[in-house]
Amino acid sequence: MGVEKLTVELGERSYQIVIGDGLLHQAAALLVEAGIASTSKLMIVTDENVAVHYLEPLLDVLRENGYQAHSAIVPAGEQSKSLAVYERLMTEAIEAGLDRKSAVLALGGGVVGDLAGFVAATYMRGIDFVQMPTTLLAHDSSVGGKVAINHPLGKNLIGAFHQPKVVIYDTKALRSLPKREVAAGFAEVVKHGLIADAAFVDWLEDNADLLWQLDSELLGKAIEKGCAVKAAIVSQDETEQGQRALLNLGHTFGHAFEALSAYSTLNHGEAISIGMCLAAKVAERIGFAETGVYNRTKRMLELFHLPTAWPGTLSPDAVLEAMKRDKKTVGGKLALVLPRAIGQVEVVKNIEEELILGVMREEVEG
Ligand SMILES: NC(=O)c1ccc[n+]([C@@H]2O[C@H](COP(=O)([O-])OP(=O)(O)OC[C@H]3O[C@@H](n4cnc5c(N)ncnc54)[C@H](O)[C@@H]3O)[C@@H](O)[C@H]2O)c1
Ligand SMILES: O=C(O)C(=O)C[C@@H](O)[C@H](O)[C@H](O)COP(=O)(O)O
Ligand SMILES: [Zn+2]
Repeated sequence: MGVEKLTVELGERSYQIVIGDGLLHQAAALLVEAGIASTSKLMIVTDENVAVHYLEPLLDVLRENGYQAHSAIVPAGEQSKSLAVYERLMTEAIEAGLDRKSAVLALGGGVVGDLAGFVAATYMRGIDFVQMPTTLLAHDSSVGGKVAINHPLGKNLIGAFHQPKVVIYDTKALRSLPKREVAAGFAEVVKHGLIADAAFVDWLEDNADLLWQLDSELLGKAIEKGCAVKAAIVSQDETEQGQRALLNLGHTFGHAFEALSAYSTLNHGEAISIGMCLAAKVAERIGFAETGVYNRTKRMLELFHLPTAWPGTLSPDAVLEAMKRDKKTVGGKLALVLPRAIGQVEVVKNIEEELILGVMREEVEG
């Protein structure tokens, strides 16, 4: 695969998503193109797993091109999206002498991207930010400017909209990704099909085996398509006044699972995989979706080795309470993104809580 470029159209804040194998070595040139000159002091935020593979090669490229960079390494995992880690990064930014012309580079998966992006959004009221995704899931998280940390009571409850200046996606990094994280990434790839493109879902199904083996040509196509679906929606509705909420398919359930398990048992992709199945089940139960949508959704996710069954010990009542803290809830009324058909979803309000509870209780009983 060559280098592919997509644009997120947002007027003067438009930016490119550059996707290619081995792109890390072009990072300095891509920063210059995005308006981040070597006079800007950088803070690279990464996690301990990603640092082992990619931090030194990135530092070498940056140094060779005259950039000065401070590296901040956080523990791997969702628990780093916390106020404590955020505060530590702020302290590092101040001590490293970052100023208003500085930029934060997020080198990692969605955890690093969301966390580093929130640091960039709030440091000195906002400085430049670059996404360098290293997971498959981050084809979603690196695009669109939602940046956030978690609260023990709810996922991404402390955050901002802060768009990156450029997304530099070196797909070579995916070769060191553990298979569990590959699966998690496919949850968001499948989601992009389920919300916007039935033909893409067919294509994913036909090519699942090769995609799972990370065939670079096919994986590149899946990433481009996922990014294109997301970029189109974000360009229309940057701050989620309407249709951006469609990107939340499965997330009201999924985020509740993540928060109730203290961000430690299920990863995000696994949680939303189960959530997308529940959304399909609710949609069929209220007669919103045609029969068969649930079975197809479940089959697609299982093809990519994702969980689809109720997460162990969680109580449906506790899940429902946690779901009400979702950002789409207004005036205490839940809003769920539900499929009408494969490739077509809508936001649905006023679903009886008892019905949602009933579906969840059936799942617990298996
Ligand atoms: N902002 C958004 O629009 C958006 C969209 C989707 C998800 N998210 C957020 O993204 C987060 C999940 O992101 P994620 O799944 O990338 O998780 P992650 O960042 O925790 O990465 C998953 C694991 O893979 C490791 N890793 C990352 N890249 C690697 C590589 N190339 N080689 C080896 N190991 C590597 C990490 O250290 C970590 O252990 C969640 O917090 C979710 O809420 C945000
Ligand atoms: O970008 C969006 O909009 C999304 O909903 C993408 C989701 O995959 C992502 O998990 C996002 O962080 C969820 O946002 P939230 O507003 O529900 O926290
Ligand atoms: Zn998500």
